[in-house]
Amino acid sequence: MKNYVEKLFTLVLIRDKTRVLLGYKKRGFGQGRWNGFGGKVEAGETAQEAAARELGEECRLMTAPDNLAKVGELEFTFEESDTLMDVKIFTTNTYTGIPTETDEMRPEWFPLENIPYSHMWPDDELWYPIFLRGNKFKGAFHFKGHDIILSQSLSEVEAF
Ligand SMILES: Cc1cc(-c2ccco2)c2oc(N)nc2c1
Repeated sequence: MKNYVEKLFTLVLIRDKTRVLLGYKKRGFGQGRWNGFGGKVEAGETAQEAAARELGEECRLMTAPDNLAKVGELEFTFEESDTLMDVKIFTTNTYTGIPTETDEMRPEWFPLENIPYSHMWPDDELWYPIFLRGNKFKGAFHFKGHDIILSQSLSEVEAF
């Protein structure tokens, strides 16, 4: 068992009755894939504050940190590194602004029956159904590279 270096990240997924808002990552980690909005939690900020900040930076939507509800927590590890990514996943239906393309992300609304899983991280098709049912979840995925999941655990939880 490796000694992992834990790094905190956030993801914000915004959905309405029929659609989910995703961003196409134009550069950096996860480039070329559709994902929620998020990034690193910086020193001195809470996960909710980081999530609200990244949502604004990546697609110009604004929300108060307290409006972000925790819906999931995922851990990602990799064969090739000692990094453990601890990703806290939030959602909100209280925000202002229009999803706007930035240097980082191109936002687009996808109908729930047409989520582009083949152009997303491979874990997503496993936990999105739980998220879209309105349930909370915890999971861990061990990757080989960025495309192969060697092992995984995923469970629904009552509360965080
Ligand atoms: C390995 C991995 C990382 C992330 C990530 C990077 C930043 C925030 O999350 C993922 O996001 C999703 N949906 N699957 C993911 C897999």
